[in-house]
Amino acid sequence: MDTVFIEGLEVETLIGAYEWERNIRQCLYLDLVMGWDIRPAAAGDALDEALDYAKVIASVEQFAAQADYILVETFAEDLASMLMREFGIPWLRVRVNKPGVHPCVRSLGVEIERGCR
Ligand SMILES: Nc1nc2c(c(=O)[nH]1)N=C([C@H](O)[C@@H](O)CO)CN2
Repeated sequence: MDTVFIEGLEVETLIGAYEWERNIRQCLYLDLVMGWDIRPAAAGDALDEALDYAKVIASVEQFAAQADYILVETFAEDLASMLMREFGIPWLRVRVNKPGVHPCVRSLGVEIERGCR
C-alpha cells in the first residue's frame, strides 16, 4: 500500500500522570504513516484526490490543542481514531514521542498501528 507520512510534527498538549504535569502544556513529537492509494492523485495531478497532509496537520494540531490525557497511549488511540474517521484512512501508524521525561532518555512513547493495510 502507498503511504503518506508526516515526521516530527511538534504539538503542545496537556498530558501526564503526575501532579506537576496537570498544570503545564508539554511538547510531543508525532510521526504518522498513513495508507493511501496515491495513483488517482498522481494520474490527475489533483490535490482533491490526495490525502492532503496540510489538512491532516491542521486536524492533528486542533486535536492536540483540545486534548487532556493522562497517558500517551490514550492520546495515540484517540488521535488514530480521529484521523481514520475524518479522512477515511484505511490503515495508519502513529508514533507519539514524549521528550525530556527521563534524564537518560532522548525520547520515549508509544507506536500503534490501526486498520487494515
Ligand atoms: N506507558 C506509559 N508510562 C508512563 C506514562 C505514559 O503515558 N505511558 N506517563 C508517565 C508520566 O506522565 C511521565 O511521562 C512524566 O514524566 C509515566 N509513565
